[in-house]
Amino acid sequence: MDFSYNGEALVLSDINLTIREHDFMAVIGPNGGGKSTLIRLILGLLKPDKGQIRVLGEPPGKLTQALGYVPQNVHINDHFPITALDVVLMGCLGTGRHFGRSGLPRKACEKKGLATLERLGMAKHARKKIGELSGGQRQRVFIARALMTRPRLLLLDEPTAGIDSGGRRDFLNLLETLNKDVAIVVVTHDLFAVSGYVKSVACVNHRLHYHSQEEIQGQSLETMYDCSVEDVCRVQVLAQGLPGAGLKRSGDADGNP
Ligand SMILES: Nc1ncnc2c1ncn2[C@@H]1O[C@H](COP(=O)(O)OP(=O)(O)OP(=O)(O)O)[C@@H](O)[C@H]1O
Repeated sequence: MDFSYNGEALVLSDINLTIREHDFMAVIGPNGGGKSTLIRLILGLLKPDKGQIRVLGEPPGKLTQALGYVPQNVHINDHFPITALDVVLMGCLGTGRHFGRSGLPRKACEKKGLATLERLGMAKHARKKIGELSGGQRQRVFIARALMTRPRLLLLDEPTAGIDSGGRRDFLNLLETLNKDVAIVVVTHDLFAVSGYVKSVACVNHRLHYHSQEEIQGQSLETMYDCSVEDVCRVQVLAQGLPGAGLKRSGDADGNP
């Protein structure tokens, strides 16, 4: 698949990617490399210039309930009078006699919303205003909203960005638990934080290099890449295509991109 905005330079070129059931994939790459664009294409918000995307065999956008999405930087005014449960119930919203796309009456939807918050360890915060919650707690609420349609694939764009390092591990443990029921794709700049959790890695820098579960099994990505993802790794690995191929640690003059 190829993609450009408004027919200008290709943002994504020659992309070939399969996301399998129960996969837990990290999408990494430099700023502007096309990670969020790839997610928007999978969601059907953008259309490829060339090639095609299928979600469970259907064009993206047809099976909206099969995909759960938490975008990057969800900004909410701290004074906005909406509770965590209200946010989760948006996952049911739509039109008609019943409460939204779920086809459930409102009471049943509330029950399901509370059960989903419980699953994410957030039931006790259900009636709290969203502005009262920490970054990690909000992120769990947004994930609960995305899970309301029982998606087969959960797409998370930079979910750990607003979470402190202590909370990050709990959050990733939670994703690991959710991954038993749903495939997860997580866009991240924090490869080493997620490296103990993910089953595959897609490096996106206009092109895509995929590393399968077999390829990353049994050794940490840090050993494979032998560099910091924030500086040398993300540029050089993407350029060279293979982890560990002649890379130097950051600070080494030869290793700089
Ligand atoms: N709506 C848009 N219209 C035109 N160009 C866009 C649009 N959105 C993104 N771009 C461009 O497409 C390229 C890829 O952007 P994208 O946001 O997908 O990258 P990214 O890898 O997610 O970056 P980051 O890590 O900074 O979030 C960038 O050059 C960006 O400027």
